[in-house]
Amino acid sequence: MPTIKIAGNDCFYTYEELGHDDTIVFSNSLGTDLSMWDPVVQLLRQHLNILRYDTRGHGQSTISSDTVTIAELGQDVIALLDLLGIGKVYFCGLSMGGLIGQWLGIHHPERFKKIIVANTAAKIGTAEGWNARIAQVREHGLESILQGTAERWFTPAFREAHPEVVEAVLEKFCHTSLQGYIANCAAVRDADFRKELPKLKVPTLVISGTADEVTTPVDGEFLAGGIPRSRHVQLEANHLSSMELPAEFAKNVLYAAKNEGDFYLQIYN
Ligand SMILES: O=C(O)CC1=CCC(=O)O1
Repeated sequence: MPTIKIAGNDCFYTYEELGHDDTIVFSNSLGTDLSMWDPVVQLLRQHLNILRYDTRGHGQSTISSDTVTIAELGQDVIALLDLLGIGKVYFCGLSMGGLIGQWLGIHHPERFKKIIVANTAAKIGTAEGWNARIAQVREHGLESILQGTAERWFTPAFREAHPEVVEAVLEKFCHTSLQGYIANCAAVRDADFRKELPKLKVPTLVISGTADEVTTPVDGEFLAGGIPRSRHVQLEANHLSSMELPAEFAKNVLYAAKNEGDFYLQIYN
C-alpha cells in the first residue's frame, strides 16, 4: 500500500484507477481512517475511480508536529492530487473531512467538480468542548472517551444491530496516534467558515444525519443556506451516516456526481 511524503509527513493513500472518466476523493472524520468509506466505496467502484487517504495523524498517515490546521489538511489533498497527476475531481468528506471540503471549495475551486460535505458544520462545537476533550485524552488516553465516542457516532439501533462494525471502528479509533488526534481536535476547534460560505462557489451537496447531535441538521441547513450552489439532504442516521446507511449515502453521492448542472436547479427523488 503506497505512501507519499507530503509536508514532511507520510501520507497513506489508496488510488483505484478503475477506467472511469471521473475520480472521487474521500476524506475521513476525526479518529477514523480511510476504511470508514469501505461500505460506500464498494457501491461506487462501478461508477467512479476512488482515491482515499488517511488524514494526517490518522490511520497509517504520520504527523510530525503537535499542531495542524484545516488549511494544512486541505493543502495535503491538493499536494496528493498533484503528486498523482490528477486534475479535477469530486470530493466527499465527513465531519472533519467536511471542514476540509469547505476549505478546498473556497480556496481551490478549480480542482473540484462537486463537493459533498457530510455530517459537518461551518463551525463544529465550542472551544471549551474541544479543550476539555483534548485535556481528557492527553491525561487519560483515547480509551477513556470510547463509550462517548460510540454514542456520538452511531444510533443505539445500529450499535445493537451491527456490534462487529462498531467494534472494528472503535478498534481503529483506539489505535489512532494520540498526537494526531489532539492536533486534529485543535484543527477542528479552530475552523470557522461561517462568514466564508458565500465564497464556496463549487456546487455542493450537504448531507446531515437526523440523529446527529454533533453536527446537526440545523448545522446542515446553515451550510446549505450559506453556500450559493448547494442542496441539503438528511439521512436517518447518526454522525457516521456513511457507515450506518451506505446505500442511501452512495446514492446521494452518485446523484450529485452524475447529474450535470447545479444542485439547486434539480429535483431530487
Ligand atoms: O468525535 C466526534 O465528536 C465527532 C467529530 C467531530 C469532528 C469529527 O471529525 O468528528
